[in-house]
Amino acid sequence: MILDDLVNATQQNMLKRREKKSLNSLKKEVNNIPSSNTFSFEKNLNQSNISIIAEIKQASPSKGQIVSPEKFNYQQIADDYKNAGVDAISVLTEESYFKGSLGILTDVAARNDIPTLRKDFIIDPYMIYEAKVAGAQIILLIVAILTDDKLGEYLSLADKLGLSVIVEAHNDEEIKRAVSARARIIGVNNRNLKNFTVDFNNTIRLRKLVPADILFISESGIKNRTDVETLEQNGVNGILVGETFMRATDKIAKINQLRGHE
Ligand SMILES: O=P(O)(O)OC[C@@H](O)[C@@H](O)c1c[nH]c2ccccc12
Repeated sequence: MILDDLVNATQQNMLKRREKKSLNSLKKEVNNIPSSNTFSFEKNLNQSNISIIAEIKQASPSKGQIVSPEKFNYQQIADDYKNAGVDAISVLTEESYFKGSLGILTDVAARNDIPTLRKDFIIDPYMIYEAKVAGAQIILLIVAILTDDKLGEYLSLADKLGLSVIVEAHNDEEIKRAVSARARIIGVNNRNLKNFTVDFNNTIRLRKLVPADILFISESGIKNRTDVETLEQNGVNGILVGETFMRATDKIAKINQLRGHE
């Protein structure tokens, strides 16, 4: 199964980085970061307009190369997202399947005051400290790849570091686990990671299982204004959009179109 391959690759890549920089030296770097702007993303998500998280992603296991490496000018893409006024920028940092890197996240976070999300398969506290050092304000924790103990432990660590967490769930059982772990933000991936099909109905059904005071994000496969209207009508606070924006030549126009401001 693809998720196992992703977790294995993530583990190997992390071990290589940890040989170059120990957990202790990462922790020292974290201590030197001035605290500012923490949790501003959560406050925005709570407002009446649907929030947009725009993703920077050049490749994925389901789509292969989405934009050619020559066209992957991530600083320009980040500027477009900023000019369109998105609420957060998600940056893929997984190296083997998504061709991302922590370097991209670091550059984007340094250039922007918009909150950035480290989009990766977090399986170790080391990766949470890395996210903080890179300048992220948000991390993703995927319920399917974590035990309850680890989910709880990583949520507390993120809180301690001033990082918001989107807890990703796919089915009823994972929603229950996310709620018991006291997630403040739950994200449902519309894409089934086993067969890559996209299904908004699953998201809409799962929304009803999440208490109203937990913020809810719908992730993946969002293409047009009709999709966004469907999600808005079903109590979604924010959407996470990657491929549609990455393929759009005029990203600002595309973002406004999804908002219904044409
Ligand atoms: O490009 P899309 O279909 O708009 O999807 C974006 C985002 O939801 C997707 O990249 C994603 C959702 N959850 C993930 C977990 C890991 C890696 C990637 C993802």
